[in-house]
Parts: sequence; structure tokens; C-alpha cells
Amino acid sequence: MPRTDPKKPPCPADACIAFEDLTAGYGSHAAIHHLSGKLERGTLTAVVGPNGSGKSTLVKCITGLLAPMSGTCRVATDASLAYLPQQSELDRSFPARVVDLVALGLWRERGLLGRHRAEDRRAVADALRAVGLEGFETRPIDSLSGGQLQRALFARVLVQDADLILLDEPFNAIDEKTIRDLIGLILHWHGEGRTVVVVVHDLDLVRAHFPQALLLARRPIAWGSTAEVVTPDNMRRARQFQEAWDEKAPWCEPSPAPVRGVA
Ligand SMILES: Nc1ncnc2c1ncn2[C@@H]1O[C@H](COP(=O)(O)OP(=O)(O)OP(=O)(O)O)[C@@H](O)[C@H]1O
Repeated sequence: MPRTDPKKPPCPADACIAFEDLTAGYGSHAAIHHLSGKLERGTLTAVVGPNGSGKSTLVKCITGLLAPMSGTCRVATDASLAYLPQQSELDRSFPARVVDLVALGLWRERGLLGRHRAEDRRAVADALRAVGLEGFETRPIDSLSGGQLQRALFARVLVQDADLILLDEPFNAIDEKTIRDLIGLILHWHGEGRTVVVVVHDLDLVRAHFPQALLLARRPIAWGSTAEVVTPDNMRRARQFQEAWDEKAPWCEPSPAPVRGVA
């Protein structure tokens, strides 16, 4: 994991995540190029951009699941991390009950096979209540609707009690009521001073609820306050850049345009 590599300089004190000329991707194929900047502690940031613009790749870099091709991605060493991947990456056929799925959020404290204490069972019950899934404890996860599964996954994040929360497209194929409830949890986490990073496609949601935004199109297009980043002009630039992207281009060409609003 980048954040535990003793050869790398530590994350700046006010930052939860710091990128320095980060280029990342798969094999020899880069999906994000030359990202520099930092996310301050306690911020709520939406990562936006067209399909294939590198949003999930960036989140995977932050988790340490993907190592940079060049540059660095550093996470504060004292920040515990909770990560919710896209639902499409989850195996719903895994034979588990809702309560087991949520209790997985405690694995750091208890280990995967550790016995759960009364306080753990309380934490899981509280989390299920908070996401509106009281009474679903023994339901097999493959019997849940998409929205109910997302609520259960948010309950797992709740019990993780992490300083840094990364959510990859948590509102995909979810109804409006569920989105409202999940947004409420995200705002609550932000209010508690946690750093929250969410990949979001719905720009109305971003404008309404996210103070900060990072707009990607294989490279950073804009980063800063949402009002300055999610503008028609920037969205058009992102689309144009993404559509003009040459998959066979050398992966390390410098960014041709300045990035506005980078911290
Ligand atoms: N495991 C992988 N192996 C090879 N290429 C990948 C892999 N995952 C993603 N890519 C490629 O990296 C690029 C960026 O993908 P990424 O999933 O990060 O984009 P995204 O912005 O999250 O897209 P979307 O909005 O469609 O979810 C795409 O060209 C994609 O095909």
C-alpha cells in the first residue's frame, strides 16, 4: 500500500490524501494521467467525469488496490479507510445473511473469524436501523433488491467507523427515496469530520450536496469548489477530451491544459 511505504514522504499534515503527478492504469495502459493536488481532511468531494474517465481507477489507487505507474498517491497514515466498490464488482451469490455482511465491517478489530461481542452485535443492529433495514438481519443477501443491498453496504461502512470513506457510484440503479436516505448518511459522515470521496454521475446531486468536486477525463480537468468545477464549459471540455482520447497514445504525455482549482 502506498501509504505504508517508508520510502515515500508522508502525506502533508492537513491532507487526508495527496497526489503528486499520479499516473495510474492497467498493464501499460494508463487511465489517469498527471494528477497532482490534495484532499483536505474532513472534506466531502464528488469525483465526476464521463464513462471511462478514470474515476474508479483513482478510487482504487487511493485504496492501494492499484499501484501508481508513476508519481504518488499518499493517504494519511493515521486515517482508517472504508471502501464501497461499484455493485457490479460484488458477488451477490455469496451465501451470507444481511447481518453477516454488515458485521464484515468489523473485521479489522475482530478478524474474519473472530467472535463478535455484545457491543459488536449492538453496532450492527444500530447500523441496520440507521439505514432502514431493521428486521432484515437474517435475510440472505441474494434476496435483497438493489436499493436494499446498497443500504446494507452502507451499514457495513457505518460499523467500520472509518476516517476516510470511498464510495464508487453508490447511487446507480437506486430509487429516489433510497438516494435521499444514503445522501443523508453521507452528509452525516461529513458533519462528523470524516473525509468522504464519492464517484457520482448525477450532476444535480453533486451540485445540491457536494461542496467539492474533481472532474476527470483521463486527466484532471478541474478540481475545487463544485460551483467552479461543475460548469457547462468544464463538462464540455471533459466530454471533448474524453471523446478525442487516443487509446494508443503514449501514456505519459504532459497535460496540455492547466488545471483550475487544484489545492
Ligand atoms: N481491470 C482493468 N483492466 C484494464 N483496463 C481497465 C480495467 N479497469 C478499467 N480499465 C480501463 O481504464 C479506463 C478507465 O476506467 P474506469 O473504470 O476508471 O473509468 P470510470 O470513469 O470509473 O468509468 P465509468 O463511469 O464507466 O464507471 C477505461 O478505459 C477502462 O476500460
